Amino acid sequence: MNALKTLNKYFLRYKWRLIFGIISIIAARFFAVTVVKMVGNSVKVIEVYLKNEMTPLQFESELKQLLLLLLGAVLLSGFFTFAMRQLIIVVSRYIEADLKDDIYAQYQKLSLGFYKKNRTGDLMNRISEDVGKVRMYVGPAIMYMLTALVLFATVIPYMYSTAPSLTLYTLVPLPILSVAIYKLSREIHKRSTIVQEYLSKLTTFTQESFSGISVIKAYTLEGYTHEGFTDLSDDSKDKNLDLVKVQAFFFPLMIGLIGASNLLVIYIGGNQYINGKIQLETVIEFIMFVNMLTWPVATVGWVTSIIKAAEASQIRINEFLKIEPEIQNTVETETPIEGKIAFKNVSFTYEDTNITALKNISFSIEKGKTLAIIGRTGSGKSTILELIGRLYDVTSGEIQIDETPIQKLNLNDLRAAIGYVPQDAFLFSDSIKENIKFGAPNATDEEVITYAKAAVVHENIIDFKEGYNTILGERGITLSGGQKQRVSIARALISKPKLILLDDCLSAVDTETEEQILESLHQINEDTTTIIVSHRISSAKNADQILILNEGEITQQGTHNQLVKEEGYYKELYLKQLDQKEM
Ligand SMILES: Nc1ncnc2c1ncn2[C@@H]1O[C@H](COP(=O)(O)OP(=O)(O)OP(=O)(O)O)[C@@H](O)[C@H]1O
Repeated sequence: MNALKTLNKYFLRYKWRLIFGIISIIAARFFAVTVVKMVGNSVKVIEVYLKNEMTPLQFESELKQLLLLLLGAVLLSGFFTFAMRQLIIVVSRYIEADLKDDIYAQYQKLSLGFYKKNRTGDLMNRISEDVGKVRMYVGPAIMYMLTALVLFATVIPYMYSTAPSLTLYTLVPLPILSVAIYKLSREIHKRSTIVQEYLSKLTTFTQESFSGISVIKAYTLEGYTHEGFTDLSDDSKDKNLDLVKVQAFFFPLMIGLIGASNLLVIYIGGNQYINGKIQLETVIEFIMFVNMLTWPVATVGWVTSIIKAAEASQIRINEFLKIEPEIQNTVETETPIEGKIAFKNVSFTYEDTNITALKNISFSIEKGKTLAIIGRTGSGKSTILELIGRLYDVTSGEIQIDETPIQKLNLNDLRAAIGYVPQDAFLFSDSIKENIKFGAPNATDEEVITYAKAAVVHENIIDFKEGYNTILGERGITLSGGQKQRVSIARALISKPKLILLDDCLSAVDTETEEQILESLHQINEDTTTIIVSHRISSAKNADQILILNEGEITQQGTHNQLVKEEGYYKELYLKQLDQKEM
């Protein structure tokens, strides 16, 4: 139960609704018990009348009065039951939304390393399934638990005071019901978790098939993937059948045990009535009470299993909320950024794979200058860019911007000063305009056009029927690879960054367009420091400085003119790409 204590702050937030909810529970049960008493009193009046101890007129007026009271009690019990659900279940929905909000905020704070270590499915579960289970505790479990408590506290003493021995006999099957329902609910919960797992496997499988449909078709893998789907779906069906088998016991068990209690009341209560120990109305009231108590008794078992499941989920949520982001902003004051970058003996090892991507790297680049980084795949080029934006922190050495270590810069200022275009351009399912404005939400339409022109994608955009309002599908599937890259560049430029980091993002555009983009980059802001990661000499040749990386180390550096004269990777690449151009 300890883990669930963290929910107290949410309960406090909605304390008034909860207090009125609890009052409604008490009132609803009070009137429900009154209904039973009114029925008992009516039976008593009929008995008296049948014994000729009352005139027909008296009988009629007494009965009318009782029926009116009965009707009033039924209506009030109904009203308060409605109010109880409206208050407590509604609060549980509010708390569910608050929890989701807090979890999402934590997701946003966590560093990239966290996302590499955890599977997306698990991350989604935190916010959907785990929160869902906690809500079951916050809403239904608490509501049913309180209902049961109020009923037990009012009904059982009353029953005991009217017929003690009959009370004991009739209540005997109820704890058995409670334990049986608890065991059954636990089994249902276990099996539904498995069903849920299969459901997510099926969803992931189908999602991947849809995303990779072009590969599936190109390799004629339709039959193969269909078989995979059928196997998964058969397993899922079997797990569902396992679940249905135990679920099917739920109601028969309840009806069986209610039946047993009723039989006991009728048999023992009947005998006691015949022997003159109790009144007829007591037997009638007991039958009604037993039926009234059955569901709350069953819920004790059900609620216990809900609380256990909620606790397990809340433990996971608490552990997650406690995680401190690896990358922290330690500077609250503003730290404007000019754009000089220096790496001093920087080494970096990825924690999850233990791959040392950078080994003792040192270089520096003045404000407004362009640095190109060239190297074989996996040589650590993208890692350099990620370290500048503090997506990761260096393992050893130091990165300085304007002569200040980047850890001593305000993280938000640092990231706001960077226009980062990743290798794999990600576009949201929104219009092209909104995707560009993502870099500067307050930008005007004119600015959007200006930067789209700078990224040499304007002409393509206006060719679409809806122009800038064209909606992009999931991952921007309506755009070609090169168009996506250029929209992504426009998005980086519109934020007017001090540092532009281009991670091999011109690979899908032809060399002529590439040249235009590089030219406009230069024109747009002469003060902007630019780092271009590329596999192409054409992207690098005009840079003020070029680094050649190999297995995390700088093997050569200089300008294009210097490097083409030196034996090494750059010259090889240059000659190869020159040959290709001439062919
Ligand atoms: N998030 C990560 N977690 C673990 N290892 C990683 C991660 N990203 C990159 N690596 C590893 O670090 C090394 C350098 O990767 P990096 O992406 O910096 O190379 P790159 O030069 O940009 O390659 P490419 O030209 O193919 O993009 C590679 O061996 C890669 O497998």
